[in-house]
Amino acid sequence: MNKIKIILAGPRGKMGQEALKMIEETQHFELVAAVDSKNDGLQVKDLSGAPESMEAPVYDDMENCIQAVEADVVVDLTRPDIGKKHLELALNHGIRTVIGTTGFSNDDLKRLTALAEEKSTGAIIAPNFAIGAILMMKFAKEASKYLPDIEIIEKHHDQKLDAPSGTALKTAQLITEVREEKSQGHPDEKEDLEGARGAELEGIRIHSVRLPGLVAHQEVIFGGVGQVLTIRHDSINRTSFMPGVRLAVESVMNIEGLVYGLENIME
Ligand SMILES: NC(=O)C1=CN([C@@H]2O[C@H](COP(=O)(O)OP(=O)(O)OC[C@H]3O[C@@H](n4cnc5c(N)ncnc54)[C@H](O)[C@@H]3O)[C@@H](O)[C@H]2O)C=CC1
Ligand SMILES: O=C(O)C1=N[C@H](C(=O)O)C[C@H](O)C1
Repeated sequence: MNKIKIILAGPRGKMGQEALKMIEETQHFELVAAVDSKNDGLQVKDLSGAPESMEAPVYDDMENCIQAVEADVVVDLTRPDIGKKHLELALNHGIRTVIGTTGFSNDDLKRLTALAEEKSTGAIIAPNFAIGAILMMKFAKEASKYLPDIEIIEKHHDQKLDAPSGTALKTAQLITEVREEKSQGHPDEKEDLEGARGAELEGIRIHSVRLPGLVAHQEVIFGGVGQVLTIRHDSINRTSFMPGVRLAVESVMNIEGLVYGLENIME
């Protein structure tokens, strides 16, 4: 079996370091290069937190990297502005891409879906790779048919750049596929302090907490008459995401066009 040749963007990041270990441990994966914001010309093994055995060049520019190495899949675990740029570049070169980076708007998704189709190239954007989080979203979508008054509380570490989280947005979007738009709370409610009621997506309130000590956590709370249902998921460390990253890399080899959400490739 041929190994899947991977370019990893963001190798020094919290997710990037876990992904390097996962790639090293997966026999049918091969890291052919990494793209970092600096360290052009070094080897991956020279980067802090990287496995000592990883012999692959580091580039500080995705375009240069794609020109220089032969790769099957780009995996991006960077930051919102960079992730979008990398996906666009990879698609323009016809290279399959797995994006874990969050912060994509609906307009970004529409534009990139069209580009993936135009280039007949596979791409997966997965706002959450943890299997438990995918199940949380699936159960929340189902519960919303019966308990349509919903608020989401997502809690993350305080280094996170985007709010609300990609997972919270995806959860709300999945719920809106089966729930009519509705306004929640008292019709005359008013915020005495701006933001007190959180963000709103088609009537669903989303609250973002950022604190040191947290990793990635979400509660979807459903209120009914005389009862409250809470569906909760916690990633207590970033190894929770790695089976999903592995599955996405394997799956993107066999798809055409852009898939948004790991639930679409899990069976
Ligand atoms: N889909 C999922 O399951 C998960 C997604 N994430 C997302 O993944 C992204 C990364 O998260 P973390 O690792 O926690 O962040 P981090 O801040 O620890 O790592 C980001 C890395 O990207 C690098 N970077 C910045 N600009 C770059 C460029 N131009 N080229 C290459 N690398 C560049 C930074 O140097 C840093 O090492 C975030 O968007 C986060 O929301 C995080 C956890 C799980
Ligand atoms: O930044 C993070 O850490 C995470 N980001 C993703 C998101 O925005 O949902 C996935 C997970 O929650 C961790």
